[in-house]
Amino acid sequence: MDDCVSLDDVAVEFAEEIEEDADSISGFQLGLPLLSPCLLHRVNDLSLSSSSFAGFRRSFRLSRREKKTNKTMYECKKSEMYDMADVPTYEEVTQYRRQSGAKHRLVILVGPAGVGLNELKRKLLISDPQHFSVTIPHTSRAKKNQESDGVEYHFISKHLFDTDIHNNKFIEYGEFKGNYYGTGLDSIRSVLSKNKVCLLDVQPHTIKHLRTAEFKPFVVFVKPPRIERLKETRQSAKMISGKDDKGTAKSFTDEDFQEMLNTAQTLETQHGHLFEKVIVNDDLSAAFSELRLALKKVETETHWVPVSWTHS
Ligand SMILES: Nc1ncnc2c1ncn2[C@@H]1O[C@H](COP(=O)(O)OP(=O)(O)OP(=O)(O)O)[C@@H](O)[C@H]1O
Repeated sequence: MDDCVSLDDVAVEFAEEIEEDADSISGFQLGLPLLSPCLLHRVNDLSLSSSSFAGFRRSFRLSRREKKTNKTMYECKKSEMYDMADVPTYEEVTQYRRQSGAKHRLVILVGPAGVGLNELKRKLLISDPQHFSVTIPHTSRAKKNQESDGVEYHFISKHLFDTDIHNNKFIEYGEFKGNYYGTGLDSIRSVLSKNKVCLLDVQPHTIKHLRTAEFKPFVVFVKPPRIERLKETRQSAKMISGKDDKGTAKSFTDEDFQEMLNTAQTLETQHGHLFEKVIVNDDLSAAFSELRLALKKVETETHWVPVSWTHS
């Protein structure tokens, strides 16, 4: 149930942004551990129906507002799948090189809250907006005056949202104050079909559903440095999820750093077999350069992927 607790935490944060944020947008990432050059690769072999999972989207937080309030009414959807243990097995891998003009691999970024996923994503988008992009989430809430359909969100009716959930069209979704928010598989497809690299951040449980020949996810785990370096580097950093009494974004506390480190350890233990690249976000520029280089290599060099991804 630890995972569910974690989901709730992020869900509350997400919900806070959703409700108040007129300019929230999506983002994401992908990945699978740069497969080691052995023929058999350890993977999570649980093939769960996507209909059995639900969540909410971290990706919604790409642009975030300055203000936040504490709301606890958000209910993250839970399902039995979160309680099922991962069963790492082996899978056959083969060498793969993306052909010129072929769709890019989906890039999935995962990491503990506050580690810097959005910062890295933002830097990628700014560095090359023609090359990198993020998904546009769906919502069943009413469109606000200043919003446009297909820009901030895809606005759809609750009935259609329900139908789409039923038809497994969302990789993650959640409900807040009677409105749904979610990221559709088609939103990923839309980015990839424009020959752009789609950056997605999802809960680690979702990765297994995206490990298909179609998406060929490249999963990057962003890890915090040791606590001394967190304290040094995050002196002026602000927690997106926290606000003080005056509504100002909170600075990180030692407890926040410790929680980040604990979560990182848990994520690595439970999902490390799915991470293709691990980046320690110590110095931000260095982490960004490392990420950029890794993505460049995935686009241009031969590497290992599950053989099943090359059959279709
Ligand atoms: N390497 C770094 N050095 C200094 N500050 C950093 C670094 N990486 C991120 N930050 C800062 O830490 C704060 C949290 O980063 P960010 O919002 O990107 O984290 P996140 O992983 O998206 O977290 P959350 O899940 O809470 O949204 C921001 O103020 C960001 O500018």
